[in-house]
Amino acid sequence: MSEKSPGVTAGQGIEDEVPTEIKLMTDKRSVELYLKLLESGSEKKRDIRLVVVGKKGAGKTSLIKRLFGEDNTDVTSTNGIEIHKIKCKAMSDDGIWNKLDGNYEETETHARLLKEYEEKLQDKGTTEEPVESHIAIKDNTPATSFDESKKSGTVYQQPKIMTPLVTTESQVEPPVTSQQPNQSLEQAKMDIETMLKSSVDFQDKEEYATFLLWDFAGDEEFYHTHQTFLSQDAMYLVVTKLNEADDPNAQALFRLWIDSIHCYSRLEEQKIVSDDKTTTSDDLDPPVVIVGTWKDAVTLEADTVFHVYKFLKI
Ligand SMILES: Nc1nc2c(ncn2[C@@H]2O[C@H](COP(=O)(O)OP(=O)(O)OP(=O)(O)O)[C@@H](O)[C@H]2O)c(=O)[nH]1
Ligand SMILES: [Mg+2]
Repeated sequence: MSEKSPGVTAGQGIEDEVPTEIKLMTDKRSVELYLKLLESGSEKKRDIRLVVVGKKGAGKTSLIKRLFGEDNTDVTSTNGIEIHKIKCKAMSDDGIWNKLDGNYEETETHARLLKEYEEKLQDKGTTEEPVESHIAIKDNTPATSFDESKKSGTVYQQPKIMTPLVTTESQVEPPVTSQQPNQSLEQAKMDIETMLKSSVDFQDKEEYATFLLWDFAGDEEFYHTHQTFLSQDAMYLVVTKLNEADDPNAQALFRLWIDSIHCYSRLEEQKIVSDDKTTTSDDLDPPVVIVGTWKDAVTLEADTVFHVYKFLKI
């Protein structure tokens, strides 16, 4: 994006730190707010997202279950998007990401909340004065919009399609009013004490990462909303039924997904980079892996199937 967003007074260097998603927001204050928030600190997030798309019944959920080593004999059609979140240890010698067991969520949340007081805590081993403005305790919003106590969850479902995606604890908890300052302070103290008793690890562990797998519903009525969730910061599996390789409707849907991924998720800046010959138009950005399912039901010659997809992909 070459145009400078209105309302930004910071120099070019600072503006470079603003993600394109924020720059593209139409309201005038987003960039300004983002830069202000940056001043209050930042944290590294290591997420990798794999998005699985394809027509209804293509076998997306069955494939995911198979990849997870789960039983896939009784799979029901997906409603909305189902997200699986898996904490991994990514930096092993063999390059394999290993799933972490145990309750890492709580200690991770505590570390994030107490990060601001890290120096004090390390100097004194304890905090002397709980900070009154510890409202952040109320806002331990999970990175994703489902209940993180579960390993996976449905983000949005058909009947709730207009429901805001992100729910925060502050939305479900009764608001803290000015009539109860002592109560909220007491609660904050208790929360901090609980956190301090737990083992808080401030080390920024490069080797840990979160693997997010998004299982999209194949129902065509979801397609217009699915587009909203496509981003260039993901990898994609496009699942397609090999036994329908010669079906024009299946071909159209397959092509729609390939086009959507590259059209909606490619942001302005990437296009400029492409024009600059830094990348070529042949680069797959974001990366897409095509997975053929229903091989057991294929009646066409293998060569024919191969040529159909080779043609469709281009
Ligand atoms: N014969 C055969 N059946 C399959 C294969 N893959 C999936 N199925 C079956 O196809 C049906 C649909 O599979 P799902 O995994 O639910 O498909 P999906 O793409 O997730 O479907 P939606 O969530 O509705 O978009 C299930 O009954 C699966 O058992 C395959 O490779 N061969
Ligand atoms: Mg499914």
